[in-house]
Amino acid sequence: MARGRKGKEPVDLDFTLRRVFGKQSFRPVQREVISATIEGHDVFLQAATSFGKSLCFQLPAVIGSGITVVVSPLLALMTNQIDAARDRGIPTETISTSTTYTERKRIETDLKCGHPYTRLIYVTPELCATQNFRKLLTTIHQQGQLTRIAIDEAHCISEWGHDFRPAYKELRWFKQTLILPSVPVIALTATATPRVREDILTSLGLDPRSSSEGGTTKFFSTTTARPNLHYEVRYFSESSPHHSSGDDLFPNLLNWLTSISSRRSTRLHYLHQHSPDNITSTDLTPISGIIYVPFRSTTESLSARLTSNNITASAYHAGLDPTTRQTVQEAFIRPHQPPDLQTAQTVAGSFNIIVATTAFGMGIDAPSVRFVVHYGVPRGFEAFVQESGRAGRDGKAASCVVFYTREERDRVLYRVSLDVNRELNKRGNRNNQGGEGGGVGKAQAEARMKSLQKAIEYCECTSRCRHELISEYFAAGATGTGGLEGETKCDFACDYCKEGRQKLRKRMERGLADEEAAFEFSQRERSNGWEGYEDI
Ligand SMILES: Nc1ncnc2c1ncn2[C@@H]1O[C@H](COP(=O)(O)OP(=O)(O)OP(=O)(O)O)[C@@H](O)[C@H]1O
Repeated sequence: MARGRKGKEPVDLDFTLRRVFGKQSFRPVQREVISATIEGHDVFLQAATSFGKSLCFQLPAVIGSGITVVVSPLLALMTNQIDAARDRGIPTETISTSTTYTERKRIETDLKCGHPYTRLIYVTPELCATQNFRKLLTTIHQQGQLTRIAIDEAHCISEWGHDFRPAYKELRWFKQTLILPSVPVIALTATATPRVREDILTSLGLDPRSSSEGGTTKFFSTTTARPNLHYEVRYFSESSPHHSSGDDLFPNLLNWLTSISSRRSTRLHYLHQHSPDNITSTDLTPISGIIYVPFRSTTESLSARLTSNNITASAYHAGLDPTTRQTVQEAFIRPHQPPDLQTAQTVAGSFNIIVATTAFGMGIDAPSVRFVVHYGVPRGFEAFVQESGRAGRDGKAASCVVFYTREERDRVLYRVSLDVNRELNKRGNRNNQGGEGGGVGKAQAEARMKSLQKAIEYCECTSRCRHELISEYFAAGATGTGGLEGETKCDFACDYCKEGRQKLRKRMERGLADEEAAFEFSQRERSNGWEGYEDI
């Protein structure tokens, strides 16, 4: 039993978990986080992708009265969570740019009526920075109905707040303005290095000291490890003389998918012949997978290439019109089941694949994604962990594979170093003009470079367990109750642990172009006018 905010009524968390959320038990640390939240503490939670962080603010929102404001970075992410919350019967609203005037009036009237029906309201940081919304929040606060603020995907404060979404930096307003009593804030993220954690706390105006150090914030962390994910890196060359076609990646991807599909067809065929009654819907549901690529144009070309090889795939990127994006996303989250076994036995019916830029996926709770492929170097280590974390959210085994070339590594490094230099030049110019200097932009650009270097190190590492590499990177940022860091159990769920150091090293050497060939290739490419990446 947890105590309510004013320390009065004990609250039966297990009952609410079962009745409203349909879950049998809490995952480790969830109960502690939820209790601290209900008791009115500021909370910082760092937990693995798919851990169940949303429950940590949704369950408290159902208990007691008042409104929980959820600040979320993307409309797609909000839509998912709102639909899920409404399905559970939780009164949930959102105000966004697509909310009509009448709808907005209806929501606002309820929010400031003194005894609102709404329990959860999802908004962007940009809305939180507007005078109108702040006025509304102040009114709700004065009426004693603003119960807490949840900052979902809090690492975005650090990732985006410094440059293209400055509204993230204004979230401190909550702690500065909504006082007497102060409104509790819960910040949640899967991926925060010590620098990002500090940045989040400063930006939100939260006490960086834990309660054991006399501070007011309660910190919780779990390991970022996902034991059900199998990590692997495949090595290729775009420039080596013995790789004549210049494209080993696609045949490898195609072979891999075809072999998955034919194993599945064989199994279905066998079941069909011998025990048709044992065929389950899981046997018939297409296998879901995400392939991340660096360019919008590659989403189109790769999905077309796969489809022409009987592997059904759709393209997704930020340049598509909103209706198409929505349709592709919905079809991916709720894949059709083939109408009959015959269809399921064909390769085309076997897959539900999305080929996407990094625009896809944040907060998408598609439980049964069986693989995430990075078709090229991930743009950073945090991004890699977030993106690969979209696999296996149902807890079952799933693969996370990087298709890696040194040539692509050099392209990305070049691009990011241009950004760092641009920031440095900005700073130089401002200093010359007696300005403040672009320290923040520079720090961001440098952090991006560091994260990219870590992703490269991960890909080129042949001497460590990949689960360990991931846990270690985030462990230093994870302090507080529930810390399970150091407990990474791989159990042969990565290529290093499965193949061993020597075999992996040989595979890498055989696959990659040597450094000189890769360097010359990049030079040639640049002299032919290659300039860099387009946006997501
Ligand atoms: N105690 C629980 N028992 C069973 N399932 C749970 C429990 N808590 C959460 N889940 C389920 O786990 C899945 C992931 O939850 P959620 O989307 O909140 O993850 P998350 O931690 O926000 O992940 P990410 O950082 O990747 O977005 C959801 O399907 C949710 O219903």
